[in-house]
Amino acid sequence: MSSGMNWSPSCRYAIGREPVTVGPDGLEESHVKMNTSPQMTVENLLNQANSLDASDPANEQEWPSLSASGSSGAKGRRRTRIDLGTQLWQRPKDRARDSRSLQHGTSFIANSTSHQDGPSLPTRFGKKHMLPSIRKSTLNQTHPAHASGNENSACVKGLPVVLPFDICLTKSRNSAKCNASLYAESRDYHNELEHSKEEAGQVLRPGMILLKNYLALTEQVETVKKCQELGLGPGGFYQPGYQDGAKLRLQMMCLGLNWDPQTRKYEDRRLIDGSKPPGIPHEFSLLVKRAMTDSHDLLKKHCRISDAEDIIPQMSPDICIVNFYGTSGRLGLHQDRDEGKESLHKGLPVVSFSVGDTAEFLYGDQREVDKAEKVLLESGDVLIFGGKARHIFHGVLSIIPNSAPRALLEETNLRPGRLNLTFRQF
Ligand SMILES: O=C(O)CCC(=O)C(=O)O
Ligand SMILES: [Fe+2]
Repeated sequence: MSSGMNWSPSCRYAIGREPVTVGPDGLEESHVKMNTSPQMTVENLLNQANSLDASDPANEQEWPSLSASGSSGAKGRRRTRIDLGTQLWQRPKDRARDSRSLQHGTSFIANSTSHQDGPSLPTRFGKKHMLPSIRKSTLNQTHPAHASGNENSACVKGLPVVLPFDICLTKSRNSAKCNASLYAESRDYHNELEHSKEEAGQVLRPGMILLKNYLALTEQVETVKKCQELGLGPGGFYQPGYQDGAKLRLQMMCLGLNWDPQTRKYEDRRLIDGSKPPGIPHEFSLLVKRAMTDSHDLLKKHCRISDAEDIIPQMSPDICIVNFYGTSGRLGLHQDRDEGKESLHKGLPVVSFSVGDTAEFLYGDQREVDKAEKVLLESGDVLIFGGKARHIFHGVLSIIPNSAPRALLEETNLRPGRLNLTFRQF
């Protein structure tokens, strides 16, 4: 990746190449047979699902989904599925699209941007405060019950209800009490850091900026809480799948407009249940605005670029994809190229917030893992890629377990894993 680029080694936090493979997502599955009477209610189903053995590594961070009948779980596969023996993915036939739509993150045709020489900045890191987190099983699934106005008023009749997925674990009252003081301590510590640390912005390549430890702990906490709240409502988190039944190894929620991995289109409503995605909360938009301003200031200050907006055009987000990765989550190399023509043409940036466990993030000019650069995205990091980097291939190779800030976990009870928000302008 470095060929043709004029980087100072210190301007990147690239770990270099490794012989790693990001295979097709969501193919590792196993089955759990569920008791499925016609009277099965959403609550019963949740109870059954929650009774799966949390200590069983097979269930850890896997997202059971109610599968269409007859799908088989090969031996040794890892994803737990709840087999209702019922057709669930009642996607309208007219939605069926070409096979490329099945391959988000795995088989896009390269539309590479060329390498350009770019500005470089010294790498500076703030201190980290990472401590182990807890592990537990996670569950969510769609339910074939027809949506009634009561269950999800945003849903369209005749489509399945998607049961809520909670990105946070249930808190005990005692732990909440001691969490409060821990949080306060940590907040003071973080504020001190805010004052003492130097600017930790890095230009990874032209149009691609990493703002290390950018979101304050309080902002990370608020981000988790807001995503938890929205994620439990209509249009909330679900495990998206491809036409062939394979699942992405993450939970997704869209804000503003719904993006569907099968059609690769943004639309008003979600295909699987007809729900309307929530809007982008104002506080998120303010954070994006601040990150944009700071990245422009960074470019001006360190790179003597008079018009930073030529490098990273200004944007105002109206759509956002929120992903939650369990510790076995990942996302294949792909380009974000389903936004509006003008937005893509102008190179309006994607602004990405990371919260929770650290991700090994890959990026490069081709959809080839062994040619990609790798950078760690830690809790609070903001990554911006626009301009010449707008069409960069990128993906998540792995999530590093137990790497989230302890204070964040104490305050939010975020599940083991990573929350990522990518803001875009359609
Ligand atoms: O999780 C990340 O850092 C990347 C997410 C992403 O690329 C996407 O949602 O398109
Ligand atoms: Fe992406």
